[in-house]
Amino acid sequence: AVLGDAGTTVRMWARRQEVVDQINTERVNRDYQPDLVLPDNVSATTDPAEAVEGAQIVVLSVPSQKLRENLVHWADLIPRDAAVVSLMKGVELGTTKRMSEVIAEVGKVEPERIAVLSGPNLSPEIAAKQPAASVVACLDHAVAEMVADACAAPYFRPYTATDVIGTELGGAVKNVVALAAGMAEGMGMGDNSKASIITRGLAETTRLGVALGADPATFSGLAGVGDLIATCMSPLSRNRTFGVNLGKGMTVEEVIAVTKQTAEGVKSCEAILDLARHHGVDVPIIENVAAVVHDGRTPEEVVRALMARRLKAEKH
Ligand SMILES: NC(=O)C1=CN([C@@H]2O[C@H](COP(=O)(O)OP(=O)(O)OC[C@H]3O[C@@H](n4cnc5c(N)ncnc54)[C@H](O)[C@@H]3O)[C@@H](O)[C@H]2O)C=CC1
Ligand SMILES: O=C(CO)COP(=O)(O)O
Repeated sequence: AVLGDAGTTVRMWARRQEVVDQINTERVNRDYQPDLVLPDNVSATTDPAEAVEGAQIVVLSVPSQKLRENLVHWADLIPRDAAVVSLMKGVELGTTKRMSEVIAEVGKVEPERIAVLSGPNLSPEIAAKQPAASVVACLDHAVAEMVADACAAPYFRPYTATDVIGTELGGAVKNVVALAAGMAEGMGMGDNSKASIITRGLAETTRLGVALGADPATFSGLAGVGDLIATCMSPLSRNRTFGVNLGKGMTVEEVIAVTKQTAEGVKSCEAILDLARHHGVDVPIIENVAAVVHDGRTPEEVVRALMARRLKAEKH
């Protein structure tokens, strides 16, 4: 819808024929955004070859852990001169690769053609065409500008950048911090607790980003603190909501059973923790979220552990 409203012709790929038919005939996707009427220049197909044929920009957005298995089928179809844009906010389990790295590896796309888009962009608000800003980052700034031009709509303002690592990492780590903020909310804590989590979560994100080669300034921007605030504070966030349910005492299995959409942080927290350990970066909030989600610790136990840490100077 954003691309279409920006005047860009869009051919979407979907797996199910009934979803494609609904989009092409009624211009809606009832399961995901029932109130959003897609613009006329957006169409859909179940055939990936038809979707990408002649495309100048290929936008990839599936759950992060499913990118690799999908990309295997798309790699040879992607036009060799197209920009490939990732909207995904996760890190791959096992490999600890960011989505742009998976795209380069499996899609055989040169890094100069890979762009990532990230920012405070909760989808129900975007669908309601409420004004929002975002960041498109690509090693080749001209490619970032081309993608920004293609998606600049009256309600959607993309800024450009060249820090792919920072932009991508900001989007992935904020989901884990939002799980923690959600747990605090679910346990009945107020704004001091959540602001403390957000701020120290940003410190962890920045530390890890710098170790990976990101520009620390990126984390003060839309893809850093911008998305972190939106996701940690909004009841629309799936990651925060997942955390709220954990904080209220539901088990991980119970929360998964009631979660219909992707909450990337649930799986990515382990991959991000692996990445941090590999680079020798201290990430206590991420570590404790992973302990709740994957090791059976309770939110109460990890709050006690975080508050009992050795006192230290406040620095990133
Ligand atoms: N929803 C949001 O507000 C935002 C989401 N994102 C990111 O976009 C990415 C996608 O998330 P959403 O679209 O929101 O998730 P979603 O859960 O709403 O939708 C996921 C889509 O992927 C499809 N899908 C599920 N499993 C698949 C598979 N194995 N192969 C192919 N397709 C599959 C589903 O049918 C659905 O169309 C995530 O990385 C998320 O972090 C980024 C910004 C905002
Ligand atoms: O990335 C998002 C907002 O920018 C969406 O967050 P959730 O995946 O937690 O809903």
